[in-house]
Amino acid sequence: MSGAGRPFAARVAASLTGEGGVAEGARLVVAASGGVDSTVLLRTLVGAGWSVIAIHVDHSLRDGEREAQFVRDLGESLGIETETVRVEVAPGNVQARAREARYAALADAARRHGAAAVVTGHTATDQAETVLLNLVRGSGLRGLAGMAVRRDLGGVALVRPLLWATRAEVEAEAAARGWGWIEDPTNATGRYRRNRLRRDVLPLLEAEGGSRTAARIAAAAAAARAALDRPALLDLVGTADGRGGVVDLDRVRVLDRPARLAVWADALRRWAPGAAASAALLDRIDALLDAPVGQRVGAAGAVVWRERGALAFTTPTAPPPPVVVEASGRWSAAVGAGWVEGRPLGAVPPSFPSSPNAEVVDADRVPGRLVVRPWRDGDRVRPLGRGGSALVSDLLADRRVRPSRRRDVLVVEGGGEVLWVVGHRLARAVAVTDATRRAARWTVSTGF
Ligand SMILES: Nc1ncnc2c1ncn2[C@@H]1O[C@H](COP(=O)(O)OP(=O)(O)OP(=O)(O)O)[C@@H](O)[C@H]1O
Repeated sequence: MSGAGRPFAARVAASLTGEGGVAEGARLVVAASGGVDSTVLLRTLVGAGWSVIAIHVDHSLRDGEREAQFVRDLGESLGIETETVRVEVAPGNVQARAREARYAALADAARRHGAAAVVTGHTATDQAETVLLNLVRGSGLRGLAGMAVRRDLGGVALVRPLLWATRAEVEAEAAARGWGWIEDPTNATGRYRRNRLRRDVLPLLEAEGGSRTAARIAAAAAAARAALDRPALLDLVGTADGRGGVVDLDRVRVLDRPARLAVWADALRRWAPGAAASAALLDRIDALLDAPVGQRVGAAGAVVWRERGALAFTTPTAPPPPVVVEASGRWSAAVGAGWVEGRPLGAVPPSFPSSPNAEVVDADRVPGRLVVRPWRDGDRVRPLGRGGSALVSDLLADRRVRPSRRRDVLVVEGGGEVLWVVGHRLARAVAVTDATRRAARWTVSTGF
């Protein structure tokens, strides 16, 4: 790690003014818990001549007076200003709520005191703990990236100038200088998952040199994430097709959730530009990853289908209206992008040309009025070649019609039943049999 061997204080300063982006000598709010990390940080900064104010946040959760008093005494002995800010922690996930309240109070203190940044005592050991916690939670690249040296805290910079040091190194610095601190009693309890990892797993990791490795992995993951954040990401995982575009699930699955949401937002922008990429819609699209094939998410301006190995993005178009035709003799119907035609053939032809888009039917069994319309949920057909009836939706799934194409499929209905799933299956009711005297030929020509 760069800078190894340099004095502790010099490395803190290098982190602050380097990655931390803080101007030398700037005024800083030091988040002082009373624990070893922030105590060593505070003392180091004061020793190096930085202008600091120590803020202790009292969460009113347990008896925090000992820590608050420790920080006050420390500030007094160092001749710096200190402040204890009491915050109320909203009910719910206590640790998360306490963290939110703490950071809000620290940002507020930085604004009030005109400080350039809030600095905390997070160490490489905390980083390992965070990465480990995220690993256990199952997060993606963002989670593996852990904590950054600098991040925004509601318009104020949060800088962590001790991320390069393990807790053991911080304790060694404290011991070398004879500095005391207060142990956080909750750290030793197994009450929270974070504390359990801290107590039971981290010492082993530390002993194996794993904290540093975790910190390196975090840095690599952060760099990978920054690279992946480019808008070109969609080009790596998706392809346009005639009616929109498809995103390859194998490729998109290696991304973490925030990167995937960015892909969905880009896909909507590109392939369903009428849709508003709300957080709720992006969430629903993301949930399609684990949904069965055929599931779809619809919103104003967009339809997203779960296909085999892909998500298809299209723009919904109003379904074409049904067209009623008189079936006697020759008939034709234009429906949406499709064109369906019936033509009398007279005698039954000795052989039928084999084409998925053409059927020969018994003209005498065709009802007088036919309706041509897109198929609907619940439509059933009594198909030629097998008994009983089948749901049109099942038939299309069996025939591996892509979900995004399914809504284009038309049916010819007559006499109260589906006579032809156009392009796919004819019903027994109109099929040619040995008794057929006159035949008609039905054909369809559509864009699909
Ligand atoms: N009560 C507090 N008052 C002021 N600063 C605090 C307080 N608690 C923690 N901090 C700051 O946050 C740093 C990290 O503390 P700690 O690791 O205990 O918090 P955490 O909750 O585990 O971390 P995170 O902020 O990542 O959730 C400390 O070094 C200190 O700078």
